[in-house]
Amino acid sequence: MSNNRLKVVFLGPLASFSHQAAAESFKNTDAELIPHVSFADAFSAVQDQTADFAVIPFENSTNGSVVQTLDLLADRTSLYTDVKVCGEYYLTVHHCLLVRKGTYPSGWSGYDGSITKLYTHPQAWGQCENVLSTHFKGIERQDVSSTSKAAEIVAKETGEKAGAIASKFAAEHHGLDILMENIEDRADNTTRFLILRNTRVERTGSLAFEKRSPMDSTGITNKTLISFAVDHASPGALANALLIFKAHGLNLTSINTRPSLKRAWQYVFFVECGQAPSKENKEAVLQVLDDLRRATESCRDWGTWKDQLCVRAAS
Ligand SMILES: O=C(O)C(=O)C[C@]1(C(=O)O)C=C[C@@H](O)C=C1
Repeated sequence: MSNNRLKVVFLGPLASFSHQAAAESFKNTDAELIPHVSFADAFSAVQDQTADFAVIPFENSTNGSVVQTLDLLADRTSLYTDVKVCGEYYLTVHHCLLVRKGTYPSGWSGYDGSITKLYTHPQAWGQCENVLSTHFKGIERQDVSSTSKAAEIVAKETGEKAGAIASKFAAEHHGLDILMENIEDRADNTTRFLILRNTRVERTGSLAFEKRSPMDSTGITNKTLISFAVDHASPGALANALLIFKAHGLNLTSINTRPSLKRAWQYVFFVECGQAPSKENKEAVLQVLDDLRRATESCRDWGTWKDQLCVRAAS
């Protein structure tokens, strides 16, 4: 990498929620924030070492898992073998309905029902279902690569009256009017982002935005993400794999699945587990991985990082 600034990639264009999460999580570092057109491109940039870190949405408190991210983590063709999770960031997500400047001069009170098409990232629809089903029933919904891309498209749209679901920042960035604000179903709508690094790049080993390593304890919980596949024909194979976490004192905090794409109705499982680090359980993750290797068809350690929910609760 040419200059010394940390390179942090995220789903662009500028003013996406991923941009906000990247800017906030690296705010105390001299980092260059670089937009990419897809999550896959951001993963590749970390794998190819053209970036130090990627900030990628993993799940939303209202709408659940980001399946595009799970599919990349399934890594079925081993494209991202050097990529690991090293941190997380919780971003409160407030959505707005954006329209071209001057379309409705008196705002929502003067809205005449003339929008014919809405654009946003697939994750955002499910976070704004109440407003959409009340006021925009039957209106065409167009998935685009990000909320800021939606804003960019609407800013350029000349033919029809279109709306974008995106952030206030996207409105400012693209010079759009905010027709409705805070249209998310729940005021506590939050997206959890994972921070990815390349394990071969030494300078990403200790995160610039974290003062303590995951093994420094005092009031901290560590989280670990592990993916694995089991023999579906063997009764109890999944139950046995999950019991391994219990046996080593690791608390399961989330389970996700994606199709294995090897055979229909077979899955890759993603398990997150947590523990308060201590001398006694220092080796717990390694022991779990050791046992899982014997009990599963394949398994992968995606890394251990500091649980930011408990950091937030403690501060
Ligand atoms: O489209 C964006 O702005 C993104 O950064 C992606 C994304 C996501 O995939 O979850 C991020 C946060 C919100 O939950 C909605 C969309």
